[in-house]
Amino acid sequence: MKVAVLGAAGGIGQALSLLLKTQLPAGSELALYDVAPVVPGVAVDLSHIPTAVDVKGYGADDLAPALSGADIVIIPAGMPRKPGMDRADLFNVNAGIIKTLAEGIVANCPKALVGVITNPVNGTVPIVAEVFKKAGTYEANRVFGVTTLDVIRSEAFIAELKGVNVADVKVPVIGGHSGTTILPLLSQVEGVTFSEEEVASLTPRIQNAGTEVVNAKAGGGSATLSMGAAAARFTMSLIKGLQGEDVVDYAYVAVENGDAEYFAHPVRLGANGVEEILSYGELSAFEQKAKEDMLATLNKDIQEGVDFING
Ligand SMILES: NC(=O)c1ccc[n+]([C@@H]2O[C@H](COP(=O)([O-])OP(=O)(O)OC[C@H]3O[C@@H](n4cnc5c(N)ncnc54)[C@H](O)[C@@H]3O)[C@@H](O)[C@H]2O)c1
Ligand SMILES: O=C(O)C[C@H](O)C(=O)O
Repeated sequence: MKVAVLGAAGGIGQALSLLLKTQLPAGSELALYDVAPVVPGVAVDLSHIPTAVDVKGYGADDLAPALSGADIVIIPAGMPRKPGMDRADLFNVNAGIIKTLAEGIVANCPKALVGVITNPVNGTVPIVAEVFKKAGTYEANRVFGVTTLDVIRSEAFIAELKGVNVADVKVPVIGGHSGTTILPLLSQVEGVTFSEEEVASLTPRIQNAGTEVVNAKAGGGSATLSMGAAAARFTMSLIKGLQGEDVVDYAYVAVENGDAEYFAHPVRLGANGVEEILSYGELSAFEQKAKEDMLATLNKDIQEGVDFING
């Protein structure tokens, strides 16, 4: 198994790479690519951890060897937010980075499963898909926007609020990954109930959790450690799927005849990525309205990504 992390020297990239070094199956190869000159050092540092995962660092000019033969590519490359910015404000800088990296995937590992972390996820995932379509290598089941951070935050906040064991909390989160497009389905959380007031305050807390971190870091970036943990969890789900295990996780994926062209759903993972897009089930009246209200924003974000390649 070869996993490539693009943007591996960054805040998320380093946290994710550390977790993958300790969690990937024995015999795996971990390829760390970044344009920052520190990346070979990150690889040397990680290589001193005694696990049977071979780590190699690749600098700016070595995208091709970093990607060659990769089964999974995870992309946290690009600029994070500062206080006062929306994720959409990152589009102009990050869209070009994602396009270049997607072209590298086309050329070097067109069958890889690709997980996009770079914001704005609502628009960067369509960019990857459109680059693949243009090259004739697109398979919708292989491209994912990583929304796991919304899921793990929901688990943490609910466990804290309700005083229950966080290991028992499972929370479906659908939609996209920004503001009101993040929709936790609190009505479906088993073992706990929420008052109307709790739903009305917990839903925006989850939706604005990224901003909570951005403001707390006061100009020093956005979530990196929790995102590293989220990305490692999602990568391990992809790996289990590739290894033939039956695994269901949440991700922002292309959906035919869905709410939008891309929408976070529960998905059954397997040897080819998405094996089945599962229904998110019945929504409460609150969730149904929140879903309808988010669609204009989500569709605009998606179109911006599509137009960046085709416009
Ligand atoms: N999906 C999510 O839930 C989620 C959560 C947190 C952050 N993010 C996003 O992830 C991205 C990275 O965040 P971060 O905190 O790690 O930022 P960071 O600045 O710490 O790291 C980004 C890294 O990307 C590298 N990079 C830039 N251009 C590159 C290129 N062309 N090829 C390879 N590497 C390149 C930089 O050198 C840097 O090392 C941001 O866009 C952020 O908004 C997404
Ligand atoms: O909020 C951000 O800009 C980063 C990330 O998308 C998050 O949810 O923490």
